[in-house]
Parts: sequence; structure tokens; C-alpha cells
Amino acid sequence: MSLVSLRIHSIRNLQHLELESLSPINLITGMNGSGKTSLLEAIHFLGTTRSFRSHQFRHFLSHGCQSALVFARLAHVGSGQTQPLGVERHLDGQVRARFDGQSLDSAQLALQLPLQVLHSGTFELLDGSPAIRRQFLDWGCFHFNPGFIQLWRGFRRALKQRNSLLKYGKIDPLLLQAWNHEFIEYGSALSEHRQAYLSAFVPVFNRILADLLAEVSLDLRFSAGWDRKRSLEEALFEYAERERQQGFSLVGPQRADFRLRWQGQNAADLLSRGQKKLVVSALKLAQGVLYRSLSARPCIYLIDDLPAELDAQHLELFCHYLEQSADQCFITCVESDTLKRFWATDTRLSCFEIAAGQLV
Ligand SMILES: Nc1ncnc2c1ncn2[C@@H]1O[C@H](COP(=O)(O)OP(=O)(O)OP(=O)(O)O)[C@@H](O)[C@H]1O
Repeated sequence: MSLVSLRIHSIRNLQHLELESLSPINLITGMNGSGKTSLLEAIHFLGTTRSFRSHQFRHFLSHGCQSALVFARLAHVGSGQTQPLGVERHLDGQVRARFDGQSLDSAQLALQLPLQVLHSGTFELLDGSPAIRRQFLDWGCFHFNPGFIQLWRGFRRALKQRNSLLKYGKIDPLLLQAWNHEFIEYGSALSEHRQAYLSAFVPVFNRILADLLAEVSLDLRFSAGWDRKRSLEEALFEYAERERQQGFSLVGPQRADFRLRWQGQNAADLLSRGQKKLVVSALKLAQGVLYRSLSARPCIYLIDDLPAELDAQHLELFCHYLEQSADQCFITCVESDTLKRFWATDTRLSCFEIAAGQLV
């Protein structure tokens, strides 16, 4: 699906904004503080009911408003048919997502509008906490395997119950055994899905990285969250006493991570900012390529300040990559001339300029 038109109400300084005739490549330009990133945030809200830069809804809801609404018409690739998608969220916590007249839960919404975001915070994928990389990995697994969400939910439930038993000291052995069983069943399966996804992902990532940043070749290492020479059951047994003392689960898929190594060291410690941006971009592009090859559906890319950190040569490579993909892109930058020259003349491109939250 791709967005054909977009209507935004009450997201940051975008009180009411309507965009028509969206293209595969959409350039959003404007001065600092004009509302470019807010527009990307609004599309992210449409696909997830959340922002990618504020955890709290009240921070990205326009000041003085009670609710935010984003509405779009989505087109099936290759057909002229469009369907409406709307997401509304109120300050009191109510969230409503509707697609073509049907209510959607968050997982169904994510399936309708698969998004990849690149913004200044995305660097954390390399040097931030493992939770950020697990989230990245689980996005891929979620779209790679329809059964993954059930496993993930089952595992989260078992982890929560297990942690609350360990936390409150008085442990009923039968109850702990029951939750251990769930934890092991769901946890082992979850980890297998993550590994299967990475096996498919790594060659795609390496290929894209070689195109975008030929001088860097990275080794992606996955750690499951426990020593894989043992089963998860054996690892729980080995850590049982330490977990009792610490009061929470110490081993399992909730500790999984992956690291990128370059020349035997943590890549984040060696790469320049521009190189980091290209590596993170290659990770995100690889997820999109894999998603498209499995589902035959495109991803939507939200790319904030694409030119930042990149020289003209890498910028051109990046733009070339985006225009060749079947994905839809929303790209922000301050000056439109910075990016306009990098596209082929037959690329379907729409340019929107924003000033103080309004289209110019
Ligand atoms: N909750 C809010 N309600 C209203 N306005 C807000 C809210 N939060 C932030 N703003 C304002 O919205 C404006 C748009 O911010 P945004 O980050 O989208 O700008 P931008 O065009 O991406 O700027 P830059 O080029 O500097 O990154 C800013 O002026 C900001 O102060």
C-alpha cells in the first residue's frame, strides 16, 4: 500500500494540513521549526498510533488540543483502488484505528502500514541499548512470520509472571515451574524465529551496505540472551539461584542482542557519523527489501533530514537506491535544491514546502 493523500489534525504545529497527489518520492522542505519532522511523525502515528521521538502522546499532540487525527487514502500497488485509513487518539487514552470501515488493533495496523524511520535518533541502533536492536529485530520477525506475534505475546506474559514471582521472594515452586515451562516453550521458539530472520536478513544487508559504503564490511553477531551451547531450560537451571537472589530473570530472549563488528571491534566505536548513518540506513533498507520480497508489498520510508552527514556522492547513491525500490518515501530537508538534483528525470516526485505548519 502507498499513501495517496494525507490529512493531519493536531500533531505538534500541524493544526490542519492536507497533502494531495502523493508520489513514490515525496520531498518535504522548509525552514527549521516549520513542521517537517512533525509531518513524518504524523505518518508514523498513522501506522503505529505513536510518535518516534516522544514517548508521551501529550508531547506531540498540538498544545491546547484534546485529540489528534491522521487520515489517509491508501492505494494498492498497481491498481487505482484506494481505501481509507484513520487513526485518532485522545488525551484521555482512547485510541481508534479504522481501515475501510473496520476497527484495527495495533498489530493489524502495523500490517497495513509497514514503516521504516530514519532520523537522528536512529543512530541508537548501533550504540544504544539492546532493547532498541531487539525492537528492530522483532519488527522483521513480525513481518517475516505471521505466528511471531503470538509467540512474542506468550513470552512477554511468561516473563512478566516469572519476574513478579522472583521479585516477591516467596516462590511457590509449582507456580514457578508452570511459568518456567511457558517461558522455555515460547522463549526457545522466539529465539529460533529471530535466528531464522537474521539468516535471511544478513545477505541482503551485506549487499546493500556494499552498494552504499563499499569500504566497510561488517560482521553481524547475534546473541540469543543465553549461552546457546545449552538449552534455555539448562540455562534457567544454572541461573536459578542467582535469579532468586537478584529477583528477576537473568537469562532468556529478553536479553537478546546483535552487534556489528568491523575489523574485530565494535563498529560503533570506529565508524564516522556519516558512515554510521549509511550503516543504519543499510539496516533499515534491508528490512524493507526483505519485507517486499516476502510480501510483494512495499514499505513506507520516513527519512528525516536525508542530506545531514552525507557527502554528495553518498547522497546520490542513497537517492538512486530509493528511486529504484518500489517503496514510498517521505524525505525532509531544509533546502529543496539540495535534493532535487539527485533524481532521474522520470522519477515520480512530489515536493511540498511547509512554513509554520502550513503548506506554502
Ligand atoms: N505539542 C506541540 N504543539 C505545538 N507545537 C509544537 C509542539 N511540539 C513542538 N512544537 C513546535 O512544532 C514546530 C515544528 O517542529 P519540527 O520538529 O516538526 O520542525 P522541523 O521543520 O522538522 O525543524 P528542523 O529543520 O529544525 O528539524 C516547532 O516550532 C516546535 O516548537
